[in-house]
Amino acid sequence: MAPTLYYMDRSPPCRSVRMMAKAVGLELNLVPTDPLNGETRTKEFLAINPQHTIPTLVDEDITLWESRAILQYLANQYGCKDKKLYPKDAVLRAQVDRMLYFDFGTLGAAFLNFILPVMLHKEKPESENLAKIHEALALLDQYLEGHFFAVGNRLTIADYALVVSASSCEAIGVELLQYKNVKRWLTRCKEQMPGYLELNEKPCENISKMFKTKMRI
Ligand SMILES: N[C@@H](CCC(=O)N[C@@H](CS)C(=O)NCC(=O)O)C(=O)O
Repeated sequence: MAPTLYYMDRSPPCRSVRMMAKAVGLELNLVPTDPLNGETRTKEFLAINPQHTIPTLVDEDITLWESRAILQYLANQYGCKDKKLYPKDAVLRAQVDRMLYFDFGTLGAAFLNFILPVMLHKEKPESENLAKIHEALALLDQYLEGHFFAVGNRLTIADYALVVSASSCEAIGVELLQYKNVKRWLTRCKEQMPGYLELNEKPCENISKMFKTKMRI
């Protein structure tokens, strides 16, 4: 039976999981779940995930949340055709893990800290939160120097995590031109990630519209 994914199109971590599922050829039973309508706080959803977050994946023996853990699981469980997505070699795997943690704690976190007050509480964005996004993008730009992808010259799950954060930053108007390596890497991800247009680019267009509406731009 296809695993169930509770998700929302616009959510960056949901987008990385859906693209990864596509990359490993995994069909998902998709259940749209909108946190803005309280759908992650219902009694039924809390029984599945007490942390009330999407993406949440329910597969045969496991209920899993935290998108990067889901990416690791999908690569380990279903990525048999492309073992390089999450390399088994200890050194390469450590580098992939480092980039996943960089996304979790730095780039992805900077994006969420910037956007959530605007989306949820209609607050004006804080300039120091924007500065954190730029700090993170400058680091990513440095890390990508001399590489095609986040780790070496092949797509890994680290790219799936990072790409939704970087493209979301761009969607809300963060200028990426100064980050030449990031720009080039985004183009490569777009070309090589199956379903990028439908699963990442279109939702980013919606984020962009929503952000402009909230900001009255
Ligand atoms: N670190 C988590 C973040 C998940 C997350 O915060 N998801 C948001 C949507 S983007 C959510 O579900 N918010 C609803 C809530 O916290 O109630 C991940 O990567 O999966």
